[in-house]
Amino acid sequence: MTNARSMETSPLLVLASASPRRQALLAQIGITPDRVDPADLDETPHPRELPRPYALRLAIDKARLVAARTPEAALVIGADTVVAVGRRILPKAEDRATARRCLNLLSGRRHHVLTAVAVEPSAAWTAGRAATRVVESHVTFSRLTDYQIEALLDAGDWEGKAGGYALQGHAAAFIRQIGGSASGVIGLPLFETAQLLRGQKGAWVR
Ligand SMILES: Cc1cn([C@H]2C[C@H](O)[C@@H](COP(=O)(O)OP(=O)(O)OP(=O)(O)O)O2)c(=O)[nH]c1=O
Repeated sequence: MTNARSMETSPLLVLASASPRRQALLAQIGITPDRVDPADLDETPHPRELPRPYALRLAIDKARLVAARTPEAALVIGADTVVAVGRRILPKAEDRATARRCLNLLSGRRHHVLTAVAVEPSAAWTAGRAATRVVESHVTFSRLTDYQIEALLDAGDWEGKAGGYALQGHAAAFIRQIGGSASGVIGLPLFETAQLLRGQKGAWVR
């Protein structure tokens, strides 16, 4: 599918993300960003910060940081995905022990996944409007045995994932139910992202 962007009326589209999943999800709806420029922020939650405001804060900060260093007319997309059990924010698993702790916590219960998306125009794109959405989904894991948890860890697709699993990976064999937005759980809610882009001057998506 080709990018429907019209050069005359659209600013550069910049994806402020290091996540290959977010690029692949945009590609799924026919959108190829002109540039990918990860924001690389400190993602430590503030003390007692709740999952929804945390996800929104990070998505906005990622988009703003990149918009501020982009002198061209540009519209920047930032996103953040947070896995939460109640008010508790689970970490992004960077090592096997963290992923194991997350999977033990998620086993046999329902949790929430919040993905925030922010679009932010650069100063040179005066026709742009900053806008945000937060999409909440819920995911229920079946009860996992220690053996199954180790098999999931061996598969390795927990790495860099919020909550230590990937819906698009081996964990799908244990996900009993999902409600909300599957693309949101994977990192970018496509319906809402398309809506945000349709609300801008530009022709990326019909
Ligand atoms: C729950 C879940 C998360 N994830 C991913 C989406 C995100 O990439 C990641 C959460 O971390 P994020 O901080 O949202 O994103 P990131 O660090 O990968 O990239 P950047 O901040 O540069 O945009 O977890 C999945 O791929 N599948 C899943 O099922």
